Amino acid sequence: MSAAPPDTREVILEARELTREFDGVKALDRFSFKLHRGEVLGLLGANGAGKTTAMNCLLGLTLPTGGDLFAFGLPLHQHRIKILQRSNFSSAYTALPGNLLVRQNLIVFARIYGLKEPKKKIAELMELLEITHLADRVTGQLSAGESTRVNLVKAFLNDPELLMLDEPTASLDPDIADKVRKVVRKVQKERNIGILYTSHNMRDIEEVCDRVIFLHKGKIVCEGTPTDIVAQSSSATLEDVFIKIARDGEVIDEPAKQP
Ligand SMILES: Nc1ncnc2c1ncn2[C@@H]1O[C@H](COP(=O)(O)OP(=O)(O)OP(=O)(O)O)[C@@H](O)[C@H]1O
Repeated sequence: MSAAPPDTREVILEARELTREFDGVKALDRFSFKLHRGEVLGLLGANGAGKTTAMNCLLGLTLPTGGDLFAFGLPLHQHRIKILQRSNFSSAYTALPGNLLVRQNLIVFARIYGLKEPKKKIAELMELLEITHLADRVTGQLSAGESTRVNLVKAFLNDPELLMLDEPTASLDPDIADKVRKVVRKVQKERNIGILYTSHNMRDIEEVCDRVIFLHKGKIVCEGTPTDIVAQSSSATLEDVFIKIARDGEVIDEPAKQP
């Protein structure tokens, strides 16, 4: 099979040999990748593979012990504010202030982002994610699925060029998860956003991601389009590939030994 041609789109996020050690254990071990403008890149791996550590390093919440990070061609740590203005983040596991109403929370973020017409933008995005009816609810009283969608509205508010989505469908029912995947894809294509996307749901990944990286013990063990990865493995589905990597740390079966 011939190798895929190099991707000539602008690189908007890059890790070079990113390493993060915790008490002598490497959660990330010389992890390198590039995310291009207009691309959705899935970051996959079993529990403990290093995905959250990678996201936290990219968000500046964890300092790497080695390697370099760049966004829009700029070193991340020296240009944090400039980069954050062009980026956003949503996680199923981070909560907005619970005592505020949903609309108050979103107005606060809209002001932080300096939006010119915050109410209009918030109304548009709430409609897109079908949560207009939640505007006057207390944020801390929302269900997990409702707050995930409020978080997504927050993440789209500043029209980010770079978006990090950590398990955006984790607590959603299948109907809402399907709608959220479609909205993410629609907004991503319309605005040509680059998205780094984590999920344990392979249906999500196959529908949303153009390319995926599998991490195992902080190292890349496999990368490519979901279709190519399955085709090049001995597994029938991406879920089978995931299980094989989680259990064996590799994708390809050893060829049977000749007698
Ligand atoms: N603050 C910390 N202190 C010590 N070890 C940590 C810390 N954070 C992460 N680790 C370890 O680093 C490794 C990678 O963890 P990480 O949370 O990045 O995995 P993950 O791929 O996000 O897993 P999950 O799918 O369960 O969220 C694990 O072995 C974890 O125990």
